[in-house]
Amino acid sequence: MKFTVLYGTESGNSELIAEDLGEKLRAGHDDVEVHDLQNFDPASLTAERFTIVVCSTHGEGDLPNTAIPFVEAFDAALPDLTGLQYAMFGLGDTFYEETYSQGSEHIDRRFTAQGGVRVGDYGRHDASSWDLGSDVAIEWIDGVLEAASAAV
Ligand SMILES: Cc1cc2nc3c(=O)[nH]c(=O)nc-3n(C[C@H](O)[C@H](O)[C@H](O)COP(=O)(O)O)c2cc1C
Repeated sequence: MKFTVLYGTESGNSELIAEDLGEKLRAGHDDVEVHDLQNFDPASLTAERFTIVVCSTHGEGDLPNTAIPFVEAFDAALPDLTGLQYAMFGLGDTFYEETYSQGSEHIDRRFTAQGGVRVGDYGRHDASSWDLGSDVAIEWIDGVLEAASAAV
């Protein structure tokens, strides 16, 4: 399986988690790419690569800075994501209550609307918890990979 890990961030937490996920995946897979969403063309999304999105929440349930150009380009291009399998890991803080972890969901809704299929549980990290984001994500990805191989 080939993997693309994409991250949207404002203060670097999602980048750290994405890099740690990339390192874990590289231990068992040859072809693993990690990209900042602001440098990634939505037209490059392909069903040939399992896609993992790690994205935080800013403003009031909004996208973080580096995800904004990606989403604008996505909305302009509306790529056909039929056959794309993807997983989502959202960062947020339960302090913000009703907007908790909503940033990643802007991307999740778009991927689903364009035909992508989310695999495994929707991962979340709460900045108000004592858990390290990478620890939560590394545990979460195991379940995603099991679900992905069962789906093949
Ligand atoms: C100004 C500001 C606004 C935020 N707004 C929200 C929010 O609306 N909902 C939420 O769940 N988290 C919110 N957060 C928390 C961040 O999503 C959380 O700290 C996350 O770990 C940041 O990840 P990043 O460094 O990848 O951007 C906010 C953080 C800041 C600094």
